[in-house]
Amino acid sequence: MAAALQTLGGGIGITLHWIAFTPTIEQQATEEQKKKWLKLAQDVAIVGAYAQTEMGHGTFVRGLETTATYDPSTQEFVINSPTLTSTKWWPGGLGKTANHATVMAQLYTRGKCYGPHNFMVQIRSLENHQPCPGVTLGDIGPKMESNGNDNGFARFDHVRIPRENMLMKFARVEADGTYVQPPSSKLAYSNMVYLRGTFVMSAAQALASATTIAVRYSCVRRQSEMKPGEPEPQILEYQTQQYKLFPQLAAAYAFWFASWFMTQQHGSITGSMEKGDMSGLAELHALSAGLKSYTTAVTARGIDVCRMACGGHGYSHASGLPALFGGAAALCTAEGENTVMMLQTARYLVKCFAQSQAGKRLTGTVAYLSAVQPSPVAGNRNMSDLGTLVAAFQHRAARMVRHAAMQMQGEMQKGKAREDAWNSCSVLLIKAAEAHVHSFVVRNFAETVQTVEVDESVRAVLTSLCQLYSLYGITEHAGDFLKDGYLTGRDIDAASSHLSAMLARVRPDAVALVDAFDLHDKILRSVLGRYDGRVYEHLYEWAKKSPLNKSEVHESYYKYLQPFLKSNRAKL
Ligand SMILES: CCCCC/C=C\C/C=C\C/C=C\CC/C=C/C(=O)SCCNC(=O)CCNC(=O)[C@H](O)C(C)(C)COP(=O)(O)OP(=O)(O)OC[C@H]1O[C@@H](n2cnc3c(N)ncnc32)[C@H](O)[C@@H]1OP(=O)(O)O
Ligand SMILES: Cc1cc2nc3c(=O)[nH]c(=O)nc-3n(C[C@H](O)[C@H](O)[C@H](O)COP(=O)(O)OP(=O)(O)OC[C@H]3O[C@@H](n4cnc5c(N)ncnc54)[C@H](O)[C@@H]3O)c2cc1C
Repeated sequence: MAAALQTLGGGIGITLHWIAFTPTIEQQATEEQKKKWLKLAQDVAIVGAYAQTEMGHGTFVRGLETTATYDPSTQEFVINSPTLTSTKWWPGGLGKTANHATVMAQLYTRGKCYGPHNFMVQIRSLENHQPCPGVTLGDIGPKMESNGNDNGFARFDHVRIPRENMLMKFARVEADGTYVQPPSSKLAYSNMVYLRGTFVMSAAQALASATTIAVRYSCVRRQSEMKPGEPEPQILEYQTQQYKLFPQLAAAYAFWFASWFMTQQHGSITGSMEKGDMSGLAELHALSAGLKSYTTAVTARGIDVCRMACGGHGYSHASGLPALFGGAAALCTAEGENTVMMLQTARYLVKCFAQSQAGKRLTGTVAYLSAVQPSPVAGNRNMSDLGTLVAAFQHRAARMVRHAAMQMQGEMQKGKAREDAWNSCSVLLIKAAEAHVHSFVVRNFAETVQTVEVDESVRAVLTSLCQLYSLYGITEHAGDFLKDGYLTGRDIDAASSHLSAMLARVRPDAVALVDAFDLHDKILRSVLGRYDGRVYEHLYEWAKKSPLNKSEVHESYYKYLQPFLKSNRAKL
C-alpha cells in the first residue's frame, strides 16, 4: 500500500507518515491522544507530515517562528505563520499528500513563550482533500533526488485547534492556560533522536545496496589486459578496484552492526525514561547525533566511489547508483544537518572530558576517555590484532578530544567568552567528535564479530572485514595516529601491508558478502547489480525504453536542428 502510494502519480509520498508523523504520536501523545490518532495513522485512515522546519530555520529549532497561542476563552490554540520565513518548508508529504501534520510551534500562554512544542493540525479536508480554512499548502519544487516525495510548504493564518491537539505526554497546558513543565525541555525533541537512530540503518542499507551493485558488476565487467595476450580480466581483479570497493563493503557491515547497537540503546534508554530516569538521554542524543552524521557522510561518499568504480554505466540511472547517492546525500542534511549534529556530539564529549578531569569515572561509549593514557607507549604493535586496532582508534579519539577541550580552555583563559572559544575551536571539535564516533564503530564492529552467533568460517570472514575496515581507517588518517607517537611509521607501513593482504583475502568472499545482504533486484533497481549478472542484455532493453526512443527522428529535429542545419548550409 505504502509503496503504491509512494509511486502513484510520482508526485506523492507517505514515507514521512511512517518514519516521522506516526512515531511522533507514539512518542509524544498522551494515552488519550493515542486512542484518538494512533490507530488512524497506523491504518492510514489519516496521512501525516512532520512539519518542523521552516523556510528560515531548520537547525535552530529554538528559532522557529510559527506560533501556537493559547486562548483560554475558547480553550483553543491559534496556529499562525507570522512571517514569510515562518512558512513550514521541506516536510515530506506536506505539499500534496498529507491531510494532517504535527506542527512544531512556539507555545505561548498567558503572554509567555515556552519554546517549541508539537501540535496536531488537520491541514486538508477528509472529504475532498482541499486545504482546510486558513491553511495554504504546496510543493517546494524539484530537488536533487527523491522527487517522488512531495516535500511541501504550509502557511497557517490564525488556524484554531482544540487545546487537546497539543501533544501533551511531556508538557501540558491546562484549560485555564497554566503551563506544566516537562521533565526535560528536550523531550519535545525525542522523535528526532529516534529518527536519527534509524538513519544509521538507512545508511547501512544504502551502502549495502551500492556495494552489491558495484561488486557484482565488477565481476561481470571485463576490461583491459593485466598481462599482454591474456583475456581481459574481471575488473575486481585490479587491486585498485578492491581498494575502492572493499572498504565500503566493510563499512556497510560496520554500520549495520552499529545500527543494531543504536536500536538496542534507544530501546533501553527510552524504556528507563518511561520510568522517569532521564540519565541516559544525553548519551543517547550524543550517540544518535554522531552516528547519524558519521554514517550518512561516509555512505554518501562511499556510494559515489561505487558509482565511479562502475565507469560510464555507473553514471547511468540504469545502475541505480545516482538515485542512491541522491538519497544518501539527503540523509546528510535531513534530521539534523551533519555538521550541527557532530557538534552536538562534540559538546557532550567536552562535558565528559571535564567530568573525567574532575575525577569522575566515565561510563558507556565515553568510558575509554578516562582509561586512555595521555603519554603514548610506542613500540612495534601487532597491526593485525583487532584489540591493538581498537586501542589505537580509542587513543586517537581520546587525544583529539583532550586537545580540542584543552584548546578551548586555553582560549577562555585568554579571556574569550565560552561561546567564542567554542566557535574558534569548532573545527578541532568536529574532528575530535568524528574520531570518537569512528572509534565507537570500530570497537562495536570488533565486539560484534567476536560475539555474534555464526559459523566459525563466517566469523573468520567477518574478522577479516573488520581488520580491513580498521586498517583502512588507520592508513587514511595516519597523521592522527602518528602525531603523538602512539603509532610509528613502521606501524603505519605494517598497517598498509596488512590492508593489502586483507584485500586479497576478502576477494574470494566478496560476492558472497554482498549476496548476504539479500537485496532483491526489485529493491536494488539496478541493471548493473542484477542477481543473474545479465547486465548487457538488460542495459540495452533499459535504454530502448528511454522516452527519446519513442520516435526514430525526434520532434526537436524538425523544430530546431533542421532549420539550424539548413541555415548553416545556406551560408556555405
Ligand atoms: C538511499 C538513502 C536511503 C533512503 C533515503 C531516501 C530518500 C531521502 C529523502 C529523505 C530522507 C528521509 C527522511 C527525511 C526525514 C527528515 C525529517 C526532518 O528533517 S525533521 C526536522 C529535523 N530537524 C532537526 O533535526 C533540527 C536539528 N536541530 C536540533 O536538534 C537543535 O536545534 C540543536 C541543534 C540540537 C540545538 O538545540 P538547542 O536547543 O539550541 O540545544 P543546545 O545546542 O543549546 O544544547 C542544549 C542542551 O540540550 C541538549 N540537547 C539538544 N538536542 C537534544 C535532543 N534531541 N535530545 C536530548 N538533548 C538534547 C544538548 O545536548 C545540550 O545539553 P547540555 O546543556 O550540553 O547538557
Ligand atoms: C530530503 C529532505 C527531507 C526533509 N524532510 C523534512 C521533514 O519531513 N520535516 C521537517 O521538519 N524537515 C525536513 N527537512 C528539513 C531538514 O530537517 C533541514 O534541512 C535540516 O534540519 C537543516 O536545516 P536547514 O536546512 O535550515 O540548514 P541550516 O541550519 O541553515 O544549515 C546551513 C548551513 O549552516 C550550518 N550551520 C547551521 N547552524 C550551525 C551551527 N550552530 N554551527 C555551525 N554551523 C551551523 C550548517 O552546518 C550548514 O552547513 C528535510 C530536508 C531534506 C533535504
